[in-house]
Amino acid sequence: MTAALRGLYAITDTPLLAGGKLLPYAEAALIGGARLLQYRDKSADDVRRFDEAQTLAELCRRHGATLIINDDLELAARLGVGLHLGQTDGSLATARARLGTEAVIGGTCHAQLELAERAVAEGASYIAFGRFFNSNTKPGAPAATVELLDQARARFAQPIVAIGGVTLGTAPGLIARGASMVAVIHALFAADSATEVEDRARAFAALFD
Ligand SMILES: Cc1ncc(COP(=O)(O)OP(=O)(O)O)c(N)n1
Ligand SMILES: Cc1nc(C(=O)O)sc1CCOP(=O)(O)O
Ligand SMILES: [Mg+2]
Repeated sequence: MTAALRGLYAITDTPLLAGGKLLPYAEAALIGGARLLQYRDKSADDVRRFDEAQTLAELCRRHGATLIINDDLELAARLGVGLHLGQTDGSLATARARLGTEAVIGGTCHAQLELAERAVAEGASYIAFGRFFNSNTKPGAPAATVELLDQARARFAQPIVAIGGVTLGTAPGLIARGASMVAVIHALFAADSATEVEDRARAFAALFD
């Protein structure tokens, strides 16, 4: 069955979730209603990465959500889950051929509709634009404007992900302009407890009702 690509897209951040927070906070986001969960770990520790991703895959399965691996086609293929690739992370077409027609595969398009054209042609399931606002996690990411969403929505049938500085305050404007999903790190996971993450996830998810 194809995953429903609408709602809260939670993205983990290893430094932010250090000290044993990764699994409880990720599960709290899923309980709160996150539909997609991206495992974003920039380390080279392949053993830990596999173990964590495998556990997250099981959590996603239990909560009816979809796990997406950031950057790493091999890990996604080993686990049989989805994948997100940026402009320098490898070919979407190769990933689609390797992971099959059902896999959820997303591509970073920054603020360029041409990149989205290419991503769609190569088989992307969703196209991600950003960053829309100041981002705590990735302050140097290229900036995008909300007007881009109007153009993207008019041009593409594929679900649109908005990322970068998304908060409970900024998300409604993005959703109103056509974002099918909002991808969030800091405003979801920079929290003092798993309960707080769950409450925030529930509030993000409710924006899509
Ligand atoms: C949903 C989503 N959108 C964009 C990105 C950014 O990908 P990329 O440009 O490859 O940057 P890194 O995340 O790898 O630092 C993303 N991860 N997820
Ligand atoms: C990983 C990432 N990619 C971006 C892009 O614009 O492509 S912005 C970003 C960070 C998103 O984290 P936060 O919700 O803390 O701003
Ligand atoms: Mg990347």
